[in-house]
Amino acid sequence: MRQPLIAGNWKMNGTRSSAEALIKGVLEGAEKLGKAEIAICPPFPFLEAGERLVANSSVRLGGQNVCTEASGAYTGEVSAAMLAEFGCSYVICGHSERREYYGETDAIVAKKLAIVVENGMKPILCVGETLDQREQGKTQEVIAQQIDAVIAQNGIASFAELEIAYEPIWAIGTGKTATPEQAQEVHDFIRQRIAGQDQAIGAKVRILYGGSMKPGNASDLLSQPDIDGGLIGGAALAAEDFLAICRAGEAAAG
Ligand SMILES: O=C(CO)COP(=O)(O)O
Repeated sequence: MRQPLIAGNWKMNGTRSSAEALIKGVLEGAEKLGKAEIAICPPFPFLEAGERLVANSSVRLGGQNVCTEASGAYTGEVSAAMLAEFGCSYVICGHSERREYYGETDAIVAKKLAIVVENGMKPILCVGETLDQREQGKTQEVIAQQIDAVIAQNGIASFAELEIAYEPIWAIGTGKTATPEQAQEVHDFIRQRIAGQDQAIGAKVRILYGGSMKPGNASDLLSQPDIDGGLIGGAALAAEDFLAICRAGEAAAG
């Protein structure tokens, strides 16, 4: 049985005070939950407040990105060691926005996954296809390439130490959600791809869904057999919405 993970990706939103209020709101509601794991990934400047506020709670903290290198002359970058020092348990790697706007290739993403694990945290590897690719029937081909690149560079064993998020690009921030059946089909494909190399790792790896997940559709998505949680964007910016999704995760955990 895979414990559901509901993670909020705040992206580049909020102010110091709104971030603190949001964290406090999540913490209040999270106290009543126990079966699902809950994580929040605020922008880097708010991690310090995050670490202070979530201390002694079950809510985990995550970074949205990380540098491929350990330290040195990399202006503007943030290292995995820094994220670990500020209490991060998770780091989102290879989000489609990073792949698209900042040129992150599969090779760069694989390096990020490795350095996150070296620093004692868990990466959340994001994969997903564009609308064009889906309409051309290339969804599985694209996902396979993104997964296989990590297997080739970091080995199949690396999948024992990470989480995956399937985020169809056409569903991110668009209000269009993959149907539970569409998402389940891709989640199953990802799991089979990994299980084909290592049965036990395939059975264990958590695969989250991301892309316009909201209180109104979370239950249907999270009750699919291979959907093990959510990576939530917009709906993670309102504590009540995020907590409603967390409760759906709890219910799916049985
Ligand atoms: O990109 C996402 C999470 O990483 C999903 O964003 P939305 O929930 O806003 O569609």
